[in-house]
Amino acid sequence: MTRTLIVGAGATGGAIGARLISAGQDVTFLVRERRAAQLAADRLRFRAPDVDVVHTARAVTSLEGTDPFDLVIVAVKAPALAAIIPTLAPAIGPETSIVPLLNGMAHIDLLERAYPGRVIGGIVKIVATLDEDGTVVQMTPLCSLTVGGLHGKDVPSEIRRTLDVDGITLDIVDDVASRLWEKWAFIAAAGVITCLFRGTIGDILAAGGEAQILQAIAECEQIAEATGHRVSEAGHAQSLGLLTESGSAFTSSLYRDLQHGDPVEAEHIIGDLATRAAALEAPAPLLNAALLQLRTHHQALIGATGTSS
Ligand SMILES: NC(=O)C1=CN([C@@H]2O[C@H](COP(=O)(O)OP(=O)(O)OC[C@H]3O[C@@H](n4cnc5c(N)ncnc54)[C@H](OP(=O)(O)O)[C@@H]3O)[C@@H](O)[C@H]2O)C=CC1
Ligand SMILES: CC(C)(CO)C(=O)C(=O)O
Repeated sequence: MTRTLIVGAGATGGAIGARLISAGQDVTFLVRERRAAQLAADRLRFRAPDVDVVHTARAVTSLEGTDPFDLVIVAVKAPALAAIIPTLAPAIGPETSIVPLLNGMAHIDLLERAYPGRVIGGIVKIVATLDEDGTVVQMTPLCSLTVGGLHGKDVPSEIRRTLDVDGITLDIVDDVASRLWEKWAFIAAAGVITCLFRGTIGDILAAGGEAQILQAIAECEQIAEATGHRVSEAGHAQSLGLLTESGSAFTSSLYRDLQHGDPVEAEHIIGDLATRAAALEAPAPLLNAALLQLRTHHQALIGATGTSS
């Protein structure tokens, strides 16, 4: 059986891990001490529209001395990644597949640099969170994984079989880089709009923000196109549908993190895109305004806590 390591037992890692455990897969979580204690005491609680389960979950806080895993799913937020990458070395062998689930793109380059040839593109579509008591909550029925080899490589059949379980809609694609860009353009536009105007899509529309929403979508999609990854008609229509639905309670995870005063993935999702836009001389006024707002928030956090993450 495939030995799977999931790095992070938060919202996405916990949800995907719970689905794999329900399917009888061999899953280990790499977590930090606090989450390890919580999993030991309360086990892995997972709630979704279709299930409410509690699993005994194997969790480790270090990979020293471990044998390589077959599959390593990376499900931490971007600011945590750089410190984690070198610690994964014992878990990565010549046959290991690494599937990161982060939004954005920069993490792919970071992982590939450390573990060349081992990374497979991964996109998770889910609306999930970790409750106050550590329960992983999948808030809507949507839970899809889109996976594809990079640089023309195939996804190993063992990895396809492992991820093809109840509760996860699995899509294996041969253009994963374009799919990653498409999701990035969407999530960045959603982040720009909700962080800049500080509210739900419904409230921003009610306040008269439709033109700005359309401008943010256009900016982000034009940057993707300038890099050679044109957003498909279907992708564009999906973004328009989600981000211009009147009365919608939709917010981005970037905005939810901002509201909670947590470190956010601002640099990974908005900053990286703004840097690429500048290099390509693509106009990005709303993107840059949102980035400045997020950086200001980050400065205030550093001031309040004395730390940068
Ligand atoms: N949540 C969602 O609905 C979606 C999220 N995404 C993307 O998925 C990625 C992950 O997000 P999400 O799952 O929401 O984030 P969460 O914050 O819910 O989970 C991340 C987990 O990583 C853990 N972690 C941090 N540092 C380490 C470490 N050194 N070792 C082990 N574990 C660590 C944290 O644990 P702790 O801090 O407790 O130790 C936390 O539980 C992001 O890029 C996000 O944008 C994509 C689609 C939807
Ligand atoms: C939009 C959503 C919920 C889709 O998966 C997402 O990726 C996020 O908010 O981070």
